[in-house]
Amino acid sequence: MRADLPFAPPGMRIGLLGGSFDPAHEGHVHITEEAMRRFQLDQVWWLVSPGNPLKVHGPAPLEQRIAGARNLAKNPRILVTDIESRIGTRMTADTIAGLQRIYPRVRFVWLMGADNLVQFDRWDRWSEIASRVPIGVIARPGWRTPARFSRTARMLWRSRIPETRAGDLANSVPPAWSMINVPLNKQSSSAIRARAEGKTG
Ligand SMILES: Nc1ncnc2c1ncn2[C@@H]1O[C@H](COP(=O)(O)OP(=O)(O)OP(=O)(O)O)[C@@H](O)[C@H]1O
Ligand SMILES: O=C(O)c1ccc[n+]([C@@H]2O[C@H](COP(=O)([O-])O)[C@@H](O)[C@H]2O)c1
Repeated sequence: MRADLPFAPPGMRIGLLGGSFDPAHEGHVHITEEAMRRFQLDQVWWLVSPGNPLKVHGPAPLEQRIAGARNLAKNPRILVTDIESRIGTRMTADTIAGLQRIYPRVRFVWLMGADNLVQFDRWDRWSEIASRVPIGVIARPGWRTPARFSRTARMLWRSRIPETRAGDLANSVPPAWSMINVPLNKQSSSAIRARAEGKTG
């Protein structure tokens, strides 16, 4: 086990929230805490990504985004990590495969907001991702209905775990996914960036 990677004991249920976190905000904390409770996770790792493969414009420097995320994530069960840049992966399918190799006995769950479920079928090897890990989707303002009727939801409808059984997700054999309704939080990094640009521009 590499000394520069986080420790995780066998059997632990760990949610992975990948994102640019450019910057991190209260919405991230909120969905993380809801996901931990509803999906019965022991920890959530914020995977601060080197850059979303689908986005044209690069984010702020990784160190700056990590520092901002650590400043906000005070819950000891949230771990902020640049593990993708450490293990040299950019595509989520590679990240998950890499983590499963390094931590063969950890139960990982991929977490994402409902907006990401809508574009999930455009991700690289998305069906491999769905066959590797259970997926927990968290409601986001304006995205609940599009997510429910998304192509991904249709393709994976047989594997859906009802919200009432969301606590079983981490122990389910993939493909398995569940979408939870939570008190909605309107924060978004793009809105924060737009406000900051408005002030300086
Ligand atoms: N307010 C929120 N409600 C629900 N999910 C959220 C919210 N904010 C972020 N997420 C989810 O957290 C993950 C990481 O988000 P990301 O770092 O891209 O922030 P963002 O606010 O979505 O950024 P941007 O506005 O630039 O798209 C994504 O899966 C995203 O869907
Ligand atoms: O692997 C892909 O093809 C892929 C395409 C789009 C987004 N992702 C991942 O989705 C997460 C959210 O991305 P973002 O930029 O919306 O914060 C982050 O971990 C990205 O690496 C992954």
